[in-house]
Amino acid sequence: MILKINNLVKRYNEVLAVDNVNLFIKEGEVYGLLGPNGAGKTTLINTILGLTRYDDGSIEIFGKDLKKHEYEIKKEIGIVPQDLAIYEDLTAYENIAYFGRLYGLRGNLLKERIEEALSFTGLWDRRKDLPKKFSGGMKRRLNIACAIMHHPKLIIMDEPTVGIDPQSRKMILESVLKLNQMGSTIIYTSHYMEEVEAICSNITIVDHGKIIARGTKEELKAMISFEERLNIEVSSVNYNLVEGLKKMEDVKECSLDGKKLLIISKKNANNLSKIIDEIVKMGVEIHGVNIEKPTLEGVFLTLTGRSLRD
Ligand SMILES: Nc1ncnc2c1ncn2[C@@H]1O[C@H](COP(=O)(O)OP(=O)(O)OP(=O)(O)O)[C@@H](O)[C@H]1O
Repeated sequence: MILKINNLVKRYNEVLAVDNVNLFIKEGEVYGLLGPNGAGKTTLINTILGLTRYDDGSIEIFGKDLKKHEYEIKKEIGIVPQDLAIYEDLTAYENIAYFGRLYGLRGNLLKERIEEALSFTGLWDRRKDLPKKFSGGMKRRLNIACAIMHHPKLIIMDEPTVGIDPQSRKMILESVLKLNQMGSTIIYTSHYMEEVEAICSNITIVDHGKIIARGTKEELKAMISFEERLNIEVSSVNYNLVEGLKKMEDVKECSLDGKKLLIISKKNANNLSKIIDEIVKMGVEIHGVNIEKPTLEGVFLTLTGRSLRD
């Protein structure tokens, strides 16, 4: 285990920001912490980094107690904070160099690692520029370059794609997977379920400081009972078609929206081909079929009754 958190509690006066959290993360994972704004993700991360004191529980990182071995542990962690941690009056190169020196790198190794981090984040051509000339996405990438240049064993990224352009977002997500392939374990927090779904092997969903679900994305989705929903666009519709479909085995509901049929079947009905046969039999052409799949957003909605982005 690279991280073991037992019964962690953190209060801010009357706000219970971390409520008895247990979290175990294995080496080699891209681990997702998913939850809406205010769920407690940043507080949890700040306690892992020793930046916020906690009230109860224990944290072990790399098999060592955080309180007893804070300095050694922190040397092996790279943090990409939610609020940018870069200096506006230093160039991109100098920013990375500054962090490298903090991690004890000097001479040729320092130079090598700065160049590597600049290339890795696609900032080599902008190395002599000040971050104030950068877009939000480039600043985020520089933030990442500063966090990874010492080859940390564990990289923690706190909402690294908030408010940036799609191209930088894509680059950041790809770089997370590359860093993982190069040997780092990653903890990735986000309130964007699509991102967590795309890159994380295991996911914990947090809400109001509590863990409400955890597992692989498949396990999480299997938790929600999800009916099969089909949207079928047809050439024409008539009363007999809708009534005929309603009478089919396993079909719970059939309704019409213009020339679109919405058909809800029981879980695991697997009756797509039968439905299509029935429509064709009625002499109606099919122009499109869309099958709605369960999502992590749906899992959150089912568990809490709220949307992730409320
Ligand atoms: N320094 C603080 N003092 C008082 N309350 C705080 C402090 N920091 C966070 N909180 C509260 O603790 C709870 C958890 O906040 P936290 O920032 O950890 O959530 P989050 O999931 O990271 O959300 P976001 O993505 O918006 O940062 C919230 O209710 C927040 O208002």
